[in-house]
Amino acid sequence: MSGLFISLEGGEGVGKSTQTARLAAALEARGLHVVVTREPGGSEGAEAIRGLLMQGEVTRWSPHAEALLFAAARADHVEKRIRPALEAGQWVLCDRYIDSTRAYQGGQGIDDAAILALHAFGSKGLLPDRTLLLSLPEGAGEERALVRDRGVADRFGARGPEFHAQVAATFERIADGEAARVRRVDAAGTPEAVTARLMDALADLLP
Ligand SMILES: Nc1ncnc2c1ncn2[C@@H]1O[C@H](COP(=O)(O)OP(=O)(O)OP(=O)(O)O)[C@@H](O)[C@H]1O
Ligand SMILES: Cc1cn([C@H]2C[C@H](O)[C@@H](COP(=O)(O)O)O2)c(=O)[nH]c1=O
Repeated sequence: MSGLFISLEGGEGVGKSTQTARLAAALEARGLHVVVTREPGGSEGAEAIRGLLMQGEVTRWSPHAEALLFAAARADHVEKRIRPALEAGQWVLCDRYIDSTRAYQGGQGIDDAAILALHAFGSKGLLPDRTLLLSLPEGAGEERALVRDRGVADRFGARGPEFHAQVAATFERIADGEAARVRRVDAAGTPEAVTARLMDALADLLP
């Protein structure tokens, strides 16, 4: 593969979607070919699974069923969209990826080793070349998301503050344990300032 695979991670509302689009524009301005995608979703099959995962009651799926659905969606996304783009030499910017499963499904009691085993089976263990972990002070991202969604949360946003604090703590643990891949980026301040920090966190990978 000759392209580079970058994931953006973090809790609810920290600005991943905003920054995925802004980062793509900044990289394209440097002459790179960029594919922007997201999880769950990003391919026809994975978008269909997204509908199942995002809608309905919080208890619609057990944590185990949820982990399997995310792994299945990712397998389709990797095979149909991510690998072909990387093989064509494109940069892939993905709004959430495997670390979200480790943080969100891990936060519901699914063992990290089991999540990674599912990923090894479904997606041949493909990991990003760089993961940009966006973070804000506790509660600030959820507040932004609430305003954006006019108070109507999806199955994940609807969970309580303890759940989201645990998600944030798991992201931090992943960043501590995988410092070569994961870079922490402060998501506070203007969108322009955050994009500049993200570009700094990619500086060593840029042609
Ligand atoms: N730097 C910023 N300053 C203020 N508001 C911002 C900033 N970046 C994004 N926002 C706003 O915050 C809200 C959440 O941003 P965005 O949708 O990009 O977050 P996200 O991390 O993708 O959320 P989710 O996890 O729910 O998908 C949006 O209304 C967006 O316009
Ligand atoms: C990839 C992935 C996502 N989630 C959760 C995290 C979010 O609450 C939603 C996706 O919503 P977004 O607005 O598109 O960010 O899904 C998860 O629990 N596990 C995962 O692997």
